[in-house]
Amino acid sequence: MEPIIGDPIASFTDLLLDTVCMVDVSGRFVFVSAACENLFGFTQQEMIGKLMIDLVAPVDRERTLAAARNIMNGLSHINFENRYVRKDGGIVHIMWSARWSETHQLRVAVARDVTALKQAQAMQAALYAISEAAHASEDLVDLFERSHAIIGELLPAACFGVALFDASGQQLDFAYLVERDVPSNAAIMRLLCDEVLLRRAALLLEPGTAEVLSAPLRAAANDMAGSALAVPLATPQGIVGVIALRTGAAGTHYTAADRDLLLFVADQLAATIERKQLHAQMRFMAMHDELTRLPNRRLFDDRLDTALARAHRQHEGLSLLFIDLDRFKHVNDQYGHACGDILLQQVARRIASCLRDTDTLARMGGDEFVVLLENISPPSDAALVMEKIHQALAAPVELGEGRQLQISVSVGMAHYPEHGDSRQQLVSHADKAMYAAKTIGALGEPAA
Ligand SMILES: Nc1nc2c(ncn2[C@@H]2O[C@H](COP(=O)(O)OP(=O)(O)OP(=O)(O)O)[C@@H](O)[C@H]2O)c(=O)[nH]1
Repeated sequence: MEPIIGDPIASFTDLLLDTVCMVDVSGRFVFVSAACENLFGFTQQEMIGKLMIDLVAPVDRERTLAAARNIMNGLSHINFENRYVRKDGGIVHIMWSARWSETHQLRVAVARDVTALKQAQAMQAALYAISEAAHASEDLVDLFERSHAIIGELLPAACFGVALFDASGQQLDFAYLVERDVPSNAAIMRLLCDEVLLRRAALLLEPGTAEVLSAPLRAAANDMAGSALAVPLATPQGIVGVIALRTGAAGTHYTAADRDLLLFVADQLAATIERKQLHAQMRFMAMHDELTRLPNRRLFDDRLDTALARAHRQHEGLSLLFIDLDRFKHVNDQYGHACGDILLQQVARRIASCLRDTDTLARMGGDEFVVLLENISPPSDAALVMEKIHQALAAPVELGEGRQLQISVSVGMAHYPEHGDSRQQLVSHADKAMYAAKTIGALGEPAA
């Protein structure tokens, strides 16, 4: 066989920024120029004799083999793109120009690293896709599902989790966690998120990493197949959560470039999360009472209208209980408004403890509460609930600093269909019944 490439030419090819590769009919590298080390991470000596296809990223193998067959059939191929797995496990995007040398029975190809270009394109596409997802998604879980699909196109994401602060704002909880083809290991993901929160910076984790880690995270990292990557979801107002990813398979690893890409996507996502959370909070505030966090009059009206329509359709009964604290003004006057607030919160909690999940307790304003009991046989069952509420409120209420207060409430009931079939009729009936009960109570008889 003729020499593949003469010595002077070989030394020139070593000056090229692109990599020259030659592959024989069996698919093995027989020559690579010096630039291969930058591109693949392997030295020339390490690459010679390796099967080309073994270095190609698994997802691109089939079309790479098809392109190789075309070249061997005499079709020269320019601008073919595929991905290789580097020696360090990172992915490199390569653009090829190749043809078949009949004389040497070799595929001769020039490879150019287009990873940076691909990354810029991917960032652009991801930015667009995430902003589309932000508009299209109904809620945060939907947004995270779409984000998983978008990020999964850019990086290995067999395991993908988004942890957000819980209601107390003190700790992270997974709002979304999907583990595909990896042994379930939510513990690593959780440790990873906590570590990122502590550092307030991204973390790239591999078995045997040199990072200084907590003992449980180090142990988890050493048992882990593949690598993991987690970045904070940061907004100008602070961190709202953490995104964590795992490759799943041994041999595939994230790189610093992957980390930068995820940080970029995380910025877009964090801004969207913040906007959605603010929106949800505003929606909640529009429908709930700030002090007790119970539904307000607006939400109650809506629930009652829906319940009435359902009761009418299904020939069921429903009841309303109007509850008003007795002499509440006196509590404010004597103990102060802050104590009055505590009392209202405690009353709300105690009434709620007497109800089923399907019932609605709302604060209508001031010291007035209302309960909607659905699917009930009025009036006897409603009277039982009313009795339960009286009992729940019978024990003195703790107002702090050792102050205890004995309270009472006046309750008025209205039943559908007996007292009307519209919201207005039922509310008016219950309100009047409550005032009647209060008058009796004020005259010294038991209220209600
Ligand atoms: N602490 C506190 N007080 C409130 C709040 N909303 C309304 N109030 C007060 O609740 C009191 C309601 O007074 P009234 O409607 O006369 O009720 P009451 O003193 O219980 O009188 P009766 O119902 O006749 O027994 C007023 O003093 C309001 O200022 C609140 O959110 N917190």
